[in-house]
Amino acid sequence: MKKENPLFYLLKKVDWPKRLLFVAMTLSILGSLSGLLVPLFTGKLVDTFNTKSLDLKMVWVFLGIFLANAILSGFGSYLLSKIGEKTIYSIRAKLWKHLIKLNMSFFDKSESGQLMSRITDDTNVINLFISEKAPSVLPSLLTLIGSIIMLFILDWQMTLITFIILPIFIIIMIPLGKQMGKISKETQTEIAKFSGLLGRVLTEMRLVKVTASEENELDKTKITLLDIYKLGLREAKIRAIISPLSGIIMMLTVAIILGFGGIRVSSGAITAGTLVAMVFYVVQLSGPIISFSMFITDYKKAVGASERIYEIYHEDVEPTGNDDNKPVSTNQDIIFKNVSFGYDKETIIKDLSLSIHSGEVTAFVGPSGSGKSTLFSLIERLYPLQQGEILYGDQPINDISLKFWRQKIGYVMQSNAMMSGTIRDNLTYGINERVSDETLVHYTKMAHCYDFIMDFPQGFDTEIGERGTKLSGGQRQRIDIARSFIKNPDILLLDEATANLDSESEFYIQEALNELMKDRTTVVIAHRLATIKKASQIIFIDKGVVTGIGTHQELLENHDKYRHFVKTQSLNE
Ligand SMILES: Nc1ncnc2c1ncn2[C@@H]1O[C@H](COP(=O)(O)OP(=O)(O)OP(=O)(O)O)[C@@H](O)[C@H]1O
Repeated sequence: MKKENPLFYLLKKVDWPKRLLFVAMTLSILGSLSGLLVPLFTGKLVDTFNTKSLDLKMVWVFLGIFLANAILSGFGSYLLSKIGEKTIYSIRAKLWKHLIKLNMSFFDKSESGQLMSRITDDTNVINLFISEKAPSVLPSLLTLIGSIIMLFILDWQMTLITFIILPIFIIIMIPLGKQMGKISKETQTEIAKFSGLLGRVLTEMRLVKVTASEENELDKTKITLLDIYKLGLREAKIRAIISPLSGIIMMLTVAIILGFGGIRVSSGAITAGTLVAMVFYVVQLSGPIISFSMFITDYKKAVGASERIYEIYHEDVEPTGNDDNKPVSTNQDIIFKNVSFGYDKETIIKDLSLSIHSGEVTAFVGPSGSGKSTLFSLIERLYPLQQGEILYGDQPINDISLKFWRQKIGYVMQSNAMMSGTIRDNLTYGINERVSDETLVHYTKMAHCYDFIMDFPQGFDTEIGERGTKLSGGQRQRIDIARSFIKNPDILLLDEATANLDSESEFYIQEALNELMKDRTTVVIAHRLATIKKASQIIFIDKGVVTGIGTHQELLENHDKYRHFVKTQSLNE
């Protein structure tokens, strides 16, 4: 099967402003046609000069055509560029809309820096083609064909001689153009790689610093930067051939036309005005010829850049379910029925069945890597199951609108994910209604973060830096808890922090969490004995399999691994 052209695929996705396109095309065509008259009238003007009887009317017509050409071409090219800009806007917006809805597994395998490069650098290359190069195709083509026709009409013998040189130019340009296309594609890949490296380092700057890895990272980027530099040089070399070559060809053509033209004027075969008009046409031709010879390159560049965006478009988006589909009733148990799942080939969760009871606390415990966080991701529907199903009561969760389902769940993560912005932005992140200051005060007090927030001069409007770097771990955690209070979810997923906080912070966080868990279906990946003891059921997970379910006491009595786990993990009280 023939591979689909990725650039056309993207262009097909755009809603074209048909009327604007029609007007722009018409203006451009008229602009080009009036442009074709300019040399002709210049020639006529020269001839009338010669006869020393300057016809004023001719001068006015000439000026009129000149002006009309400038206005029509100007408007036409502006409108065509406007369409180009609209197109690229639409491509960017649609790409971002698609990207943000892709499956989590796509983001697991992609580097964020590389993705950013796709949205910015690659679309820039397409932008250049669509809003600058492509709009000039039609007027250039008309000028090209029109000028050649006019030249033939004026003096076909001389035109033939003049154009002998043209095929040579084209034969040289084609391989150069191909080479340029290849280099540009490689450059885009290297730039994406470079952005990937930058993204990786900039987001984990602390790790880079504390492991003193600056030099290593510099070495890695140096190689990529050098590659980009070398590719840039190769491109410059080709440009260095193309541009003087075009100049020489141009000069040669004009020289030929003037040489032969002089002879023909003196022999009386053509008038001086005709010669002037012909020189004019040849000069007018050079622009379109050069832009056509580069067009293939620009087109190839744009196709190359579209290829990677095309790949993103063919990644699966998250199945969102029916938007209106809400759970039939609330306060239901969450039931795993023979669930199997793996991120790739390896199965992580194996034929697992369990029930999380409504309104109670269920604790997941088990060795590191046994699949506890994975179960959270499955409840959040971040990954599709390979087998089995998860039910909410008797309704498969996949049947519920994804948006509604996720709104129902509060997830307090160990990493306490924060967005750069203010404390207020973070407290209300993901909450669609307006949250009043009274609500913020109420819940931040419940999460024991009100006091430290008020210690900042800007209070709720304090900027917290990228990913909350200006806050301490304990502070971030309490803001995360306050966010869950405000969200007021039916189901709470809580990944207890393993980090040791000072006992005061610890105490406040525990208090806040106890309050948050009250009367909610809570699933907790427990690292504290106190939490475990409070749970109405503890589920012991080992290598993706449930090996024990019961209360702390029951498991202590009849589950060896659990007993061993409690003893060796030296769980915090
Ligand atoms: N996004 C991912 N892509 C591929 N494999 C993953 C991904 N996340 C986790 N895994 C793998 O799945 C397995 C289970 O990981 P998971 O994070 O669920 O364990 P856990 O019980 O929560 O561990 P811990 O207590 O250490 O946090 C591990 O072997 C891990 O390597």
